Amino acid sequence: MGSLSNQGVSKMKEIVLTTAPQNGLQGVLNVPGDKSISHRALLIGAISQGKTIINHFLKSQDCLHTLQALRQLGVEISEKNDQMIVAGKGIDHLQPANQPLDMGNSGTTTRLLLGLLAGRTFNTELQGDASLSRRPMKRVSEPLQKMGAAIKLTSTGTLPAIIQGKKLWGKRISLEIASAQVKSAVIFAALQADGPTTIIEKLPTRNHTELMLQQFGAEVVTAVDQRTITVLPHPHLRGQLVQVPGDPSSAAFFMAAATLVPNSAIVLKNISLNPTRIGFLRILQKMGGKVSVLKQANVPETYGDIKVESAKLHAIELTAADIPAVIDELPLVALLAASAVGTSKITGAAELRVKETDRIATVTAELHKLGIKITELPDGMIITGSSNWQPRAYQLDSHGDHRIGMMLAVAALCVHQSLTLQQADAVNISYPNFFTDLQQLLGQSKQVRL
Ligand SMILES: O=C(O)C1=C[C@@H](OP(=O)(O)O)[C@@H](O)[C@H](O)C1
Ligand SMILES: C=C(OP(=O)(O)O)C(=O)O
Repeated sequence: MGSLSNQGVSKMKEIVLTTAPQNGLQGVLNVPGDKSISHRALLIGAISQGKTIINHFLKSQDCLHTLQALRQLGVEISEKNDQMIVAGKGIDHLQPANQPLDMGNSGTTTRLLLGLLAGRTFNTELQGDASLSRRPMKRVSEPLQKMGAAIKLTSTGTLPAIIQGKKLWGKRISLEIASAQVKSAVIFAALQADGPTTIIEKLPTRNHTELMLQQFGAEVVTAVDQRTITVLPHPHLRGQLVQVPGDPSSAAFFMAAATLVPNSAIVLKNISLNPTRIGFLRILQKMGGKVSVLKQANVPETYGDIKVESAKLHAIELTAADIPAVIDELPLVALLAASAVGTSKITGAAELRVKETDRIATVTAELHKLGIKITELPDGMIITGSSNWQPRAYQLDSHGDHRIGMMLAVAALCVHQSLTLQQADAVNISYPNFFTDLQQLLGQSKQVRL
């Protein structure tokens, strides 16, 4: 994708994983920018008037698909001194794309654009890769249709999608699934409606769209129940400076690694501590992890430094209400449970079946290879911990899913046999420098960035 492409693990199909390191993880790391906030900074910048400057933007494949799609819609985006600059002209200046927009592997790009483009005066086609083309999109098209949108999907409710721009109506929309992507799609449509929209979520989910729209000048109000959101249409959005905090879902890999590898002590700098995103931190603490927040700031998203040291863990039970704040870290929770004392149970997490892979199936299959006692449930997993895994296969596979690949690289640190990872390049979706950063903390590189 032109000069903005990032090297990462380019075209690397198989890598040898670091196993049983002699010493623990040590050092200080700046984790890359938050993926959810990076997508939203581009999208909201694009529909605002004036310059939006984005610091610490995540240059991963998913966010670069959002960037490329916006350029195809006529938005000028440039990069200068490590900042992304969006030259916003307002939502009415988006132009029809002259070919289908490529969503790549990114569910967030797809679902947020469905809401944003549903109220335009032109038509747009969205296409995705094989994994994204299996993921459900009716969850977005149905609430949008209640607002007057016209979105055509395949007979199975998947991409490609054709969005016919329509006039939208403000409505009261109750969402069936706890999903920040669906909520955000409805919010983007609501900005273009003929009156106020009220959204009622099943459970509170990440609220970056609401916080960022408020920063840009919109009236988006969340009630005290944290799951009723009112959006007033046609705000005057003005370009802003967006400081993207470190991604807590990326930080979680190192939090897990430092916990599991003896003699570790690390500090992760400027990580998002938004209450809708710290499920993993809280769960790790509940399991007996040594995690503390060193320093905290709050503008407009909360962020801070996190210190993690090695610890012995005990089992945990998670149910539906626990899931949204830890949805992307659940493969790592399964890994923590695999070395904890006792049997852990995760339920209410059927959403894992419709991510980049069926993460209940892929986590179970891959951890099973490492000799871990893990059973699939329709909506979760049961995992019995052990301090002495007996691997039965040595070739692990990300299945093309970034979070599975990175979780397995952390799992390998607890194993004494040599292991390889197939489709390691999947990490480029959300964390192109993952293996370099892991090696830095393992002390096998001199380039620790402070
Ligand atoms: O809104 C977002 O940025 C995201 C929401 C979550 O998806 P769902 O809304 O499907 O739960 C999460 O899994 C995804 O990685 C990013
Ligand atoms: C589910 C994820 O992302 P998306 O839905 O944007 O593809 C993820 O990053 O784990």
